[in-house]
Amino acid sequence: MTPSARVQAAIEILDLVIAAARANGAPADRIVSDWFRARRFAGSKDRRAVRELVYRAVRSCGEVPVSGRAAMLRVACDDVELRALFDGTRHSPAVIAQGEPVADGGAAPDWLMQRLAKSGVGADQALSLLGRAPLDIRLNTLKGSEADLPEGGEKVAARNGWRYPPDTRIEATAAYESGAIEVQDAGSQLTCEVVAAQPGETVIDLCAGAGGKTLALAAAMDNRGRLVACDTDRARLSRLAPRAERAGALPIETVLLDPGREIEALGAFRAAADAVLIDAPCSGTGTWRRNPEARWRLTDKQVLRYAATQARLLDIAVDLVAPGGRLVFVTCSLLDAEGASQAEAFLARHPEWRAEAVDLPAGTPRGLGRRLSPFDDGTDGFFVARFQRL
Ligand SMILES: C[S@@+](CC[C@H](N)C(=O)[O-])C[C@H]1O[C@@H](n2cnc3c(N)ncnc32)[C@H](O)[C@@H]1O
Repeated sequence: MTPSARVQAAIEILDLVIAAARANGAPADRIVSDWFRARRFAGSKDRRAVRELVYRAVRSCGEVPVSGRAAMLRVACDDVELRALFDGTRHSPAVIAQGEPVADGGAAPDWLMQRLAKSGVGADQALSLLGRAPLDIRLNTLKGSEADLPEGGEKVAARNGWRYPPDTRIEATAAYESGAIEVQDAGSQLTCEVVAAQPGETVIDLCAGAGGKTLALAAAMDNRGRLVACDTDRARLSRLAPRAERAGALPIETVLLDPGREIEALGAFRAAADAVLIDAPCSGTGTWRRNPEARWRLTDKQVLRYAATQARLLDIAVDLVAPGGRLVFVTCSLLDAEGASQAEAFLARHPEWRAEAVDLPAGTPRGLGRRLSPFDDGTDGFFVARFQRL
């Protein structure tokens, strides 16, 4: 493909991404892969270049743009070479006309920028939520030691965390194949450390998904104790068992929950857990580096709905923790509605609990908990709070 044809391809893909964002359709990643699956003539360099252009455009438009072309023109505003590729030749984008619509820039829609500002995230910090995510791995101490790590890694704040250049083909390394390392953002690793899971304990991961954090808990427990992974999403939860096997993690019990009736499936665990981790569903504002189009899809109503679910999950966990046990609340969000305010409201509802200090080698205090962020810590954005049942 010529450089101009790549730009035209990116514009066509962006049109699909925009339509999907409006209709809550497929994620951008899948749209890009499907587009290339139907166009086998494109080589790997073309794919990489087009994908890069698509994501540059998605990152540079705060709101859903009117069209793929308007989004690409936003990028071209600051890139003379890109502008020159709008040359109207075969397979290329048409020459830029005077007064053509150009999408607005910015980090996020206005309503969301206001919510971020009220949560202590300024405009510059919001822009940094859209940078390129690094490649972090966790050394899986159940399967390997530092001697097994691929070369070129740099130690990060998480106890077993290492950072590699983003283009590293980590999945092709022997360490990855053997299960000695897991790809996991350093911030995510740090939130698991707050659980302080110990060998021999009973630990419940209430929103385990496919087990990203569950596997870190299993390693911290050194495969001794009882680890229970729950989720309402059958497909996600079913991906945990093969991952656990590869990681050499202890048999992990899985419990599929019925949304709204979670406690019915958890009766056997009443007051039984030394620790419960709630890695709650949330707006994901802390993960825009990986998923920048998420900000085009989010609505204020959804934020409120997530906050309501988080409060409900916190109240469910109250019944599961043994006296003296701990409850760790995590969201990958920088909005106080899903963080500091949520933690405060929890304590107001449950005076028989107390907030504990979140002791981490990274992050900054936020209300009763701690915030990790791309701008201060180079991690994905998280809020984490820890409570103890008195
Ligand atoms: C942030 S994700 C969890 C990610 C996972 N812990 C990890 O580290 O990979 C939130 C999870 O909560 C699950 N979820 C949503 N509603 C739930 C509910 N009512 N009870 C339990 N899990 C729920 C979602 O299916 C999703 O997998």
